[in-house]
Amino acid sequence: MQAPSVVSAKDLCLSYQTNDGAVHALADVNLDIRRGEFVSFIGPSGCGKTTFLRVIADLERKTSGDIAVNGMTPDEARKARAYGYVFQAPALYPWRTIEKNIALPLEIMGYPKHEQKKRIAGALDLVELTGFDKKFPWQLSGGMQQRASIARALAFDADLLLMDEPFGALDEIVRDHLNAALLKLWARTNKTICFVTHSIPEAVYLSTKIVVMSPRPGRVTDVIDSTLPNERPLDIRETPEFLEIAHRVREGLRAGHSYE
Ligand SMILES: Nc1ncnc2c1ncn2[C@@H]1O[C@H](COP(=O)(O)OP(=O)(O)OP(=O)(O)O)[C@@H](O)[C@H]1O
Repeated sequence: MQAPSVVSAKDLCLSYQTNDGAVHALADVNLDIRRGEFVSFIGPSGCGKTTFLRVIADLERKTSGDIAVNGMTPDEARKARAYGYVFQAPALYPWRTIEKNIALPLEIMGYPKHEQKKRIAGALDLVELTGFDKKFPWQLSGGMQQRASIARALAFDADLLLMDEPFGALDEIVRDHLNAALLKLWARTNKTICFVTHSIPEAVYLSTKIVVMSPRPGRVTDVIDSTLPNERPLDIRETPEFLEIAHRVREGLRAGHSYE
């Protein structure tokens, strides 16, 4: 039996109205994301990856077509607190400590104090920021701030995690570590993850499904179901199977560019 649908887009279009006319950010996107999938979105700058995540999160409204999140409208899903969102840049409140930043959504949801503390400690451990809970964001490096904002989305523990290039600004060693940690978390929790990246190896390493997009207008040019096992040590990236999928993603990206 197929897992239930978490995100379902049918002929989804979104145009931004600007002074220079309409920008067609998404054109006829058809996509079905099921519970427990790890879906990466990859494509050149401006192909609509962020816009697609923002439509799921009800931060942008579709122009036409349909989009359902957990079988609801994005507005209903947002009110039901369907997702955690990690933005490209860490969006932390400068007047709150790291601990208090992570606590904010938990406070809003009414978690008791001891449960908040447990979740904050677990999330900080996962992103290797244990001991930094009493620091303010400006006392941390950019990479550490981004890890703190990931911890905030993890502590919230929504079934759907929307991550917009969360590791883009981090060095490769930290990125490797967080990739492996994220996979472990995903396997343990059966979360559904939508993950935007510019990195082909990162997309292939993490995903059960890779969505290749192309710009002007933003559309889906290929959807690749991964043949890799769910258990993935980092050195799986040197296997022929991994390289074959990476090759297909690269070809998809090239094809998307060729009409320009
Ligand atoms: N608020 C807005 N108003 C007008 N145009 C916008 C707005 N937001 C995005 N766009 C345009 O829509 C298109 C898609 O943008 P989007 O940010 O979704 O792309 P992206 O694939 O996430 O890019 P990147 O990889 O650089 O983050 C781009 O042409 C962008 O300039």
